[in-house]
Parts: sequence; structure tokens; C-alpha cells
Amino acid sequence: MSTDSFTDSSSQPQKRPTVLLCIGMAGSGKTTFMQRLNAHLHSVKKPPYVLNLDPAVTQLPFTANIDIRDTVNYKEVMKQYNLGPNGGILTSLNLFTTKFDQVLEFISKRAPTLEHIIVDTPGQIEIFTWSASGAIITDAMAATYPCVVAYVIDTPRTTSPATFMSNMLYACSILYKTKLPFILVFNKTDVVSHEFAVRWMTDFETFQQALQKDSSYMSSLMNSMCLVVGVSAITGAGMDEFFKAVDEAVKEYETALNKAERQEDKKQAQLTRLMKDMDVSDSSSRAGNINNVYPSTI
Ligand SMILES: Nc1nc2c(ncn2[C@@H]2O[C@H](COP(=O)(O)OP(=O)(O)OP(=O)(O)O)[C@@H](O)[C@H]2O)c(=O)[nH]1
Repeated sequence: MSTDSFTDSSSQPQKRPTVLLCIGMAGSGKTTFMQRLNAHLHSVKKPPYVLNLDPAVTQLPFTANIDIRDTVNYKEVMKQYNLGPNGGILTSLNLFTTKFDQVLEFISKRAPTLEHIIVDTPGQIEIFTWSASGAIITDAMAATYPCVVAYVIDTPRTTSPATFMSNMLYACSILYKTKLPFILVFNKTDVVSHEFAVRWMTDFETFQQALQKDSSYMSSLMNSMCLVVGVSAITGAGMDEFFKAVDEAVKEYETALNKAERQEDKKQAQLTRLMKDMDVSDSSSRAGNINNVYPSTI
């Protein structure tokens, strides 16, 4: 879709909904956080458009407008390809992504009435560091809408420096790969406060000063790592701070990101290349049932 789609006949830019991509390790609380976001946005009378991209989730505590499980049977995929759970999830997402243009079409019909599109993802975060489907999803979304990664962290399980560092490295690799504004969402603060993490991150004073002097694209992305919020998906604490961070992140998207990289022709070429690289033609015909994306509620 060209950016012209967002201008009406009087050339006034139309408002675009912000995509919030919830990414995080298994068990970090993405789905619970999605539920909290959904409830919060409903309570302020701004119901979001909801996408579930986790084919293996057994129970969704919210209603999704588009649910990957309506299109791909993850257990069937595991059987057909003789895969374990991780491979099954990855392959299911790859199959679904071949039809992501249909997802974008559904979204574009509703986009003018929306402020947020919230997306739940599987806990296999390597999807967003190396798999083609992760790149297609983030690139396709970001080519059309302001797109922010909400990286959900299990705060109580991140209190040892080694685990903290390893989780931050994952976050960095997703940041570098997606090149999207990033919010570190320290979840489960009802159990352990995230203050220790903020302290550890802000100790790098000289590192941050050096970053601020550097106006390069990567540096501004790294600075966006400073958007840190503590929330509890269970109690709802921290939601106002989260949405303030989203506003900041959207500004980041609009200004700091290299607009040229968002040009449709380049994206289109990139997506086509990625689709080709995936070489899913054989697998999608074997799965047989991935001709259409079935929205739960359009
Ligand atoms: N105390 C507390 N528990 C939470 C919070 N958020 C999530 N949990 C719990 O953490 C566990 C995992 O939450 P999920 O939302 O299923 O996590 P997920 O990241 O979607 O998990 P996967 O689908 O496996 O990737 C559940 O038992 C939740 O109840 C929170 O803010 N506080």
C-alpha cells in the first residue's frame, strides 16, 4: 500500500493506528499483557484491533480479530512435517506469513477507525531475530503503520546480572533486526520492582553521553532503548506510563527513523525477496489449507 492511501482527497494526512508488537521470552507475560492492553484501551473507549500470531496458545483471554489458529492448525503442521513444538510454531508462522497481505487488507479496512493494533507473538523470539516470517511481519507492518516493539520482560526472573544481560542481548538483537522503536516493558512488578534494572541500565552514564553526542541512526535507536517502563499485567499498574512511552516511541518512528527506508518500493522488493528466500511454495501446497486468512471478526 502506498503512503498515498493515507491521504484523503483534500490531501490531509489521515491518522494511522499504532501497531504494538508484543515480543518476549516464553512465560514473560505477553498474553497477559495483551489482555491488560486490550482491557485498558476498551476502558478508555479506544478498542484496539487484535492479532494473535501464537499458533500454540491454548486459551486466549481476549477476543482476537485475526487469530492465526483459525488459519493454521499447529498440531497438524507438527504431524505433517514431523516437527517438535518449536519447529511447528515457526513453520506455522511461516505458512501464515505467506498470506500476510490478506491480514494487511483486513487491517486497512478498519484502520481509519483505529488508534491501536495490538499483536501477540509466540515466545520463540528467534522468530524476530532470524526467521523470514518475523522480518516480513515487522517490515510489512512498519511500512504501513507506526510500529513499536513492546519487549516484555519477566522482571522476577531477570534479577541475576547474567540473566539480565542475556535478556538485554536478545532485546538488542531484535532492536537491530527490526530497527523499530522499542519499549522495554518490565512486567510482573507486583512481584519484584524493576528499579534494579533501571539502576543497572542508567549506570552506563558515559556510554549514554557518548550516544547522545552521536546523531547517527543506530545511535538514536540505541537511545530509544532508554524507554523503560515497569508494569504489572495482573494489577494494571504502569499502564499510563506505558502509553506515554508509546507516544514517545511513535515520535521516534516519525522523526528519527530514516524515512527513505520506509519507501514502499524498497519494502516491496524486500518483501518479495524474503518471500522467495522462504521458498514456501512446496510446504504451503502440502499444508493445503493456507489459501486464506480467516479473520475471527473483521
Ligand atoms: N504476578 C504476575 N504474574 C504474571 C503477570 N503477567 C503474567 N503473569 C503470569 O505469568 C505466566 C505466563 O504468562 P503468559 O501471559 O501466558 O506469558 P506468555 O509470554 O504469553 O507465554 P508464552 O505464550 O508461553 O510465550 C502466567 O502464569 C501469568 O499469570 C504479572 O504482571 N504479574
